[in-house]
Amino acid sequence: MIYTKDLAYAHPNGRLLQFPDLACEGGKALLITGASGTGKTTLLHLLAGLLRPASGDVRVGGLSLPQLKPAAMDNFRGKNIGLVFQASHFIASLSIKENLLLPSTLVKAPVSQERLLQLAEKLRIAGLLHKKPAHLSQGEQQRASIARALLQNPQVLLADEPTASLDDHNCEAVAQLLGEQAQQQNAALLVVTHDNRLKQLFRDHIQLT
Ligand SMILES: Nc1ncnc2c1ncn2[C@@H]1O[C@H](COP(=O)(O)OP(=O)(O)OP(=O)(O)O)[C@@H](O)[C@H]1O
Repeated sequence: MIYTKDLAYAHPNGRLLQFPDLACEGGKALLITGASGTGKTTLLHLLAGLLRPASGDVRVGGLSLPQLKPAAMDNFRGKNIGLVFQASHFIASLSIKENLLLPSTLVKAPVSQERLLQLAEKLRIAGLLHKKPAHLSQGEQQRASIARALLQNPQVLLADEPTASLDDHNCEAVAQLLGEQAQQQNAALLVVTHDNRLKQLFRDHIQLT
């Protein structure tokens, strides 16, 4: 479960952004849309504890993220929050498997080979694990980045424009996969986007203005 209360953020030299309260339970999905500049990315970074709010609260599983010290926040994020972006940000010289395992190594929470293979099978990337990221299509890279985000079995899955660079077929497939996987793992899924195609695919929706 993730929820926010009276959340506001002041960009350095920028205006104060105030956000509507939101809540999403494990296994459920929430779509967050809004025109360019309304603060979608800022909100997602606040939800991930990558930015600290000027005021208000973000709670994940009852824990208040703004109260955590930076190192504790990094550790909590690594174990409890999965992130998916428009670009997959893989390290080019590492294989997909090595890229997937890297975050787990960093937070010293190793995952089993079995878990990795199981997830890779589900996301149809099992045959691609030994390849370098550049040898994967965009849709395959996006499925691999979803696998990376889910590997730690996070409480919350946050996706920032996960479908913006995908064609209609891959857009629907990726949205469906995100929803299915979050539901199966009982993670709260929050998707931030200006991709109107997603409005038809997610029932719960809030719009930033
Ligand atoms: N580093 C920064 N310093 C100052 N202002 C910023 C900074 N980053 C973003 N902003 C401002 O904060 C507001 C929200 O930006 P944000 O990137 O969160 O919007 P967005 O809805 O994700 O936009 P887009 O859809 O174009 O990516 C904008 O008005 C932007 O100009």
